[in-house]
Amino acid sequence: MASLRHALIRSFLIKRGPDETTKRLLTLSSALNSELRQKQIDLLSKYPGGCVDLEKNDKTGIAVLTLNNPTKKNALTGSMMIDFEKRVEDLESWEKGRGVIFKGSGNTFCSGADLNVARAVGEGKDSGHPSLMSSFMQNITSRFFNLPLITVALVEGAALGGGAELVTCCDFRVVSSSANIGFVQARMGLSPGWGGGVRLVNLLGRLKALQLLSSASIIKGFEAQEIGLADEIFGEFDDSLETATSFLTNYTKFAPDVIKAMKRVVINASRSDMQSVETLNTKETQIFQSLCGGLANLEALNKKSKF
Ligand SMILES: CC[C@@H](C(=O)O)C(=O)SCCNC(=O)CCNC(=O)[C@H](O)C(C)(C)COP(=O)(O)OP(=O)(O)OC[C@H]1O[C@@H](n2cnc3c(N)ncnc32)[C@H](O)[C@@H]1OP(=O)(O)O
Repeated sequence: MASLRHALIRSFLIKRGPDETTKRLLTLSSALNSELRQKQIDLLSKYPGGCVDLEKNDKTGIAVLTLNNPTKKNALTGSMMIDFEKRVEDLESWEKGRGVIFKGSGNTFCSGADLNVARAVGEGKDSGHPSLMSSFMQNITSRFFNLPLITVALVEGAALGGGAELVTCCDFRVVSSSANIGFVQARMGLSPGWGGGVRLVNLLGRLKALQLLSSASIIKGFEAQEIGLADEIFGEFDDSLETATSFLTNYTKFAPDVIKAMKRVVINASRSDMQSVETLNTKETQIFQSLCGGLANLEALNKKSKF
């Protein structure tokens, strides 16, 4: 995909004046983007099930975003990925918003990609399906990460594979002591492909990220807190939503404009990081595409292992 893009761009650069070139490059880039988007939607909409719900409270400025696929421990189907994008779009323009709690239904966060989707995407390796799903999910999770709102992941039960990657796209993490967080991609013959590898290194540093990814170990709340992956822990008798709301309220006391300005200050200060994140994500997708649908991945899917 990238090499085709470069070849086309190079052909446009030849024998054209700078203004004409810029205009044509913009047109070309937008045509390529809409073609890519159509391919992503065509692929993901083939795998329906579950939904992503958004409840916004204009009075408090706090929204609750819920992954809702309880019979599969909130595994993400293709249509849920599309739904997720719509909810993020809604949050991007929420005037009265201050903060978001990101959670799963039924006391569990997310068991990763729906294994049926993971299999179908792997089997479509030759048509570039791993890269289509990866770039779609990286785009949404980056947009969520850069919302002008304070975001908290409420993590209980399982946060595995892609589910663990979603945990990293929030500003903060409030985690149950009994939660199971695992970047289990290696056990699946995969590497992270939803932007979670880049965010994990930024969050924990190179060494701890490498330890988590290469061991594929599953950690509980207190261990997550020890390494900096959890900001607050709650116990089995605590009301999880109440705990997350009370945590978030520490950061959402002021007017929406003020809160948004603070988040923008932080985003702006890391702008140089953000530009490189796009390039790094593209590389993450290439690495993911190289493993997805490979022997180790297909073997893991056939074993239907439970973690
Ligand atoms: C491409 C992205 C890739 C990545 O980057 O890593 C992925 O995310 S691949 C997916 C990685 N995740 C998994 O492989 C999770 C596998 N599931 C489990 O380990 C366990 O189910 C659990 C999440 C630890 C929960 O265990 P438990 O509480 O004992 O419940 P059950 O196992 O009985 O699960 C209930 C029900 O849910 C189905 N399920 C669970 N996860 C998925 C999933 N990711 N996709 C599809 N279905 C899932 C499970 O099969 C059970 O179904 P039934 O047997 O029909 O009741």
